[in-house]
Amino acid sequence: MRVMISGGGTGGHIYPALALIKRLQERQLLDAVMYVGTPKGLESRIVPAAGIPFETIELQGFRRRLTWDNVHTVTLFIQAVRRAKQMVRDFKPDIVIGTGGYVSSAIVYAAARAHVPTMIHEQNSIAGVTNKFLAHYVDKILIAFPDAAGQFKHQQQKIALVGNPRAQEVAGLQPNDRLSEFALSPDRSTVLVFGGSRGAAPINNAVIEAIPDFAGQSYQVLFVTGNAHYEAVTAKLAAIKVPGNVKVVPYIDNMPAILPDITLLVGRAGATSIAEITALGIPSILVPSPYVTHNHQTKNAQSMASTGAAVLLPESDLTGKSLLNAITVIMGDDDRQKKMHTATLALGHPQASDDIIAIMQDLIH
Ligand SMILES: CC(=O)N[C@H]1[C@@H](OP(=O)(O)OP(=O)(O)OC[C@H]2O[C@@H](n3ccc(=O)[nH]c3=O)[C@H](O)[C@@H]2O)O[C@H](CO)[C@@H](O)[C@@H]1O
Repeated sequence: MRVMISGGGTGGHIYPALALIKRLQERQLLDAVMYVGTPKGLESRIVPAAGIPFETIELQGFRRRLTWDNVHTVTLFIQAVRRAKQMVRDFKPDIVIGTGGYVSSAIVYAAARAHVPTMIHEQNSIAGVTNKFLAHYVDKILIAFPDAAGQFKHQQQKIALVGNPRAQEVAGLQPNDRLSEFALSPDRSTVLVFGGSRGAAPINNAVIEAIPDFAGQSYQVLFVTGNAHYEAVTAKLAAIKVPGNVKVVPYIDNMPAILPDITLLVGRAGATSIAEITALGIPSILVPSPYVTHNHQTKNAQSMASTGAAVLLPESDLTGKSLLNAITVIMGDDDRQKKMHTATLALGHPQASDDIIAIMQDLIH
């Protein structure tokens, strides 16, 4: 099939799209693909690096408040839809899929208006603005959390609960020795810390504070700062002796390669990260971002914490000390790790991509 796909702004919208493409390729169902993003979004770096054909459209997001900038946004949107219509006419997709972020709005809207089958994937339990808008026009709304259904009140007949394609990409991956690429030991238990795809200063600051106390611990720490924060973090670390069991990096390009080797993950509670954690059963300490729409990460983290799958550490309680304490408690308790592993796995959707592909085939035929 010929697939046009669009999602961007943050990794949480991009990686599910790439994971779905990968599964279509594995199953030899993909004749051609075009990924549509903005020239400046994270997708403009990640998608071409993954070897996927990438085209751009200029767009910007709506502000939730009424501002003059929204007038400019509307003008850009109208121009973008015009370009998107031409892209659809030229590429002749069998189906167009949006995975969230304002970038997906123009192409999915244009395709729906041209009567090309369309669907959107909503990774969160609280839907983004773009998906709420597109829900009126698409044929199918794919969701990853059951409570997301309530966000699309007038489109219940379009909804299918499928999980997140990134879950299928990582499900069943076995531990390997890839940690040695980061000068870490494959034989030691490992804590991975990252604040979503863009990094998070509050998490970084807590880790910096805790770093001297990681010395002498039986575990090792892989600390991912986020590209934009790397310089600031290394500047602060210049004054601290970083112990040998701590490795600091800006970003990890191939996260699925190392996730099976992780004993404990410390991070935000973005939906795609959660899909990965639950597909592999990785115990986690989640510090949900309080700065996202309707506090949806707290909701994500609460649903994990309520079954014992994860520990929720609110950002308001986050310090070097509280972080170290939470890590030490779990890393020192094998039994707790096993219980968290089982509870986490129970929340996974390891067939997400195949379920989506079945819906795509249905829509096309
Ligand atoms: C601040 C913000 O708006 N966050 C949203 C964004 O999060 P964000 O983009 O941070 O998304 P997630 O936490 O859901 O996913 C992050 C993705 O980036 C990958 N990764 C991360 C770090 C790294 O070094 N390498 C790497 O590959 C992770 O493995 C994962 O696949 O989209 C999510 C999914 O819609 C939402 O739930 C989040 O609330």
